[in-house]
Amino acid sequence: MDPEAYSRIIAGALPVGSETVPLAEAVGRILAHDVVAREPIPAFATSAMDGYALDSRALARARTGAPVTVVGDVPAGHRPVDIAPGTAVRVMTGAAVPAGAAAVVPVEFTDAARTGEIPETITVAGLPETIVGRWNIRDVGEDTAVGDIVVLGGQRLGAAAIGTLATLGETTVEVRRRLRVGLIVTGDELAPAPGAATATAPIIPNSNLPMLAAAIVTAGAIPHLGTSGDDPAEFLAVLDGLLPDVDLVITTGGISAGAFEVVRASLEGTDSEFVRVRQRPGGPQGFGRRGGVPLLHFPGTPSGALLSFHLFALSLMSGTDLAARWQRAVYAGPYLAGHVKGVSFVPVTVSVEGTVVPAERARLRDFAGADAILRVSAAPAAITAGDLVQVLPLPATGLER
Ligand SMILES: Nc1nc2c(c(=O)[nH]1)N[C@H]1C(S)=C(S)[C@@H](COP(=O)(O)OP(=O)(O)OC[C@H]3O[C@@H](n4cnc5c(N)ncnc54)[C@H](O)[C@@H]3O)O[C@H]1N2
Ligand code: MOO
Repeated sequence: MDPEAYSRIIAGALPVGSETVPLAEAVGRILAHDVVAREPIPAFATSAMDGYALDSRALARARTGAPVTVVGDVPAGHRPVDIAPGTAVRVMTGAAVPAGAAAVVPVEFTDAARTGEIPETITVAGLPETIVGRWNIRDVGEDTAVGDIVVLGGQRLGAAAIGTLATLGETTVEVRRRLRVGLIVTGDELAPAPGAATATAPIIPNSNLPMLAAAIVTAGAIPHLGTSGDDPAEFLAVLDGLLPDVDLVITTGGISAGAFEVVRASLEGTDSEFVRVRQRPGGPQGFGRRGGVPLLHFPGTPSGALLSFHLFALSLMSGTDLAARWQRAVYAGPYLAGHVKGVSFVPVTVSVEGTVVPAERARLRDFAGADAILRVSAAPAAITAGDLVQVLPLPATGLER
């Protein structure tokens, strides 16, 4: 079975639920449902220019080159002044324009100084032949009417969405509850703590734990971490300890063909099924459910575990099958032969031309700094420069330096 078929098999709804958070803390969260404008934007007729609001009589007079009397001044944030018929009021960008205004004439079209006290009169020159609508007046609801859907539910909130909600006066927003993801890494060979006996045979640093904890956090979820040796009783105790607090459990290692496959020995036939997906790396996979909580079992090899997270955990967590998550890109790199054992995955970067360029190799460290994962179909398929290919964008972690 190919990875897309496996993604369909493990698909299932994870609990959603929502919570209300302050808008200022909502970045990166998923909007629970559509937000509808309860206020118009702008909420009052607003000047789009620094200049003079004129009623239609004053506008007609200004066209003749005759002086127009200025009767008031409206800085932004101040109450509008009424225009007496045939007169003008000075307005600033963002100020409420007087009710009788027909247009705002930018200061550049007048003989007035840009700053200082209001002049007694202005004369106007160089107006456009025809003035369309209420020139330089942003009318109520011109940007957004009450009832408009302004941000779609299911969208990850970024700066523009938060700005939009703030513009509407919203101070809180209802977002999906963060998923809580249990992570249990297994193996007697894992160092008991970071730095402990690092790389001293037969012990190795535990890389899957910090790596997948980082992937879970990057996905906007909350990791609940566990580690187990190769004893099934220990593993089941760690798993059962996590289950009440999580929406999903991911395990790594202990699922292949060895004599001490702790995950498999603990769960096969009761809670989980183990399969082989035709892909490299990450071929051995497993899935199941215990105490109502979905389980995903990834291979222990760090690159296989990382790929499995991006391919399968993110499909399940986002409720989108893998087949629907691939994006199109144009390949620009050397000839890439498909792997005989199945679909393979290559880290790629997006070039300034917008094409994707492969890393030389596909080790774990080659995925650091990659923009996306390229899907290479099994042999005899191959990829050559100019081909339209499928890539899975890797989530960005930011631009901070
Ligand atoms: N006879 C066979 N042997 C293997 C097969 C097979 O088909 N027949 N498949 C190979 C493939 S492909 C993979 S992938 C692995 C999957 O094995 P497991 O999922 O059971 O993983 P482990 O054996 O526990 O570990 C594999 C590898 O990864 C290292 N590891 C495990 N956990 C961590 C961790 N938290 N941090 C860092 N490194 C970790 C572990 O030491 C092993 O080197 O099976 C092949 N074998
Ligand atoms: O499937 Mo394994 O992760 O290739 O080494």
